[in-house]
Amino acid sequence: MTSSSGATPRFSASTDTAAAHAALAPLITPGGGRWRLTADGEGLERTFKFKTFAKTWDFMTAVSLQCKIRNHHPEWSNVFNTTFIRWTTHNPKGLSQKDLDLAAACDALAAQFGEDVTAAAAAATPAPQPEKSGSPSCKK
Ligand SMILES: C[C@H](O)[C@H](O)[C@H]1CNC2=NC(N)=NC(=O)C2=N1
Repeated sequence: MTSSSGATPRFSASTDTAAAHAALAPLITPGGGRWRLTADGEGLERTFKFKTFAKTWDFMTAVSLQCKIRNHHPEWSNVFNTTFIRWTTHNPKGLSQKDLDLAAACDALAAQFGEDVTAAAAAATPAPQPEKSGSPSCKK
C-alpha cells in the first residue's frame, strides 16, 4: 500500500501486518484520513490546531495520559495553538499497532477538544518538528 505522501509503510517486527494495514487505511486515506506517512514509512505524522493555547494544552494532556497508559510516547512539539505529532516505534523500529492506535486516539481526542480542522488543513507551514532521531531514553 502507498499513501498520499507516496511512502510505503514499514511496520516494526512482530506487527500483525494485516491488522496494521486495516488500521492504517482510514488514517491516511485522502479526503478522510489526516495523517501522512513519513518518507521512510516508519512513522505517521500530522499537525493539530485549536482555538487557544488552553485547548491545545488540554489536548496534549489528554494524549499524554494515553501515552502513560500504553507506555508509548510521541515525537511532538507545540507552538501556541498548534501541536505537531509523529508516531513511530523506536524499538523494534518501524510503525507498530501502538502507533496506529494512538494516532486514532489523537483524532478522537482532538475532536473532543474542538480541533480547528480548517486551520490545520490550511496551514502552509507546519509547526517546528522534533528531530527524527528519537529520544535517547528509549534506545535499548
Ligand atoms: C522501556 C520502555 O518500554 C520503552 O522505552 C518504550 C517506551 N515508549 C516507547 N515509545 C515509542 N514511541 N517507541 C518505543 O520503542 C518505546 N519504547
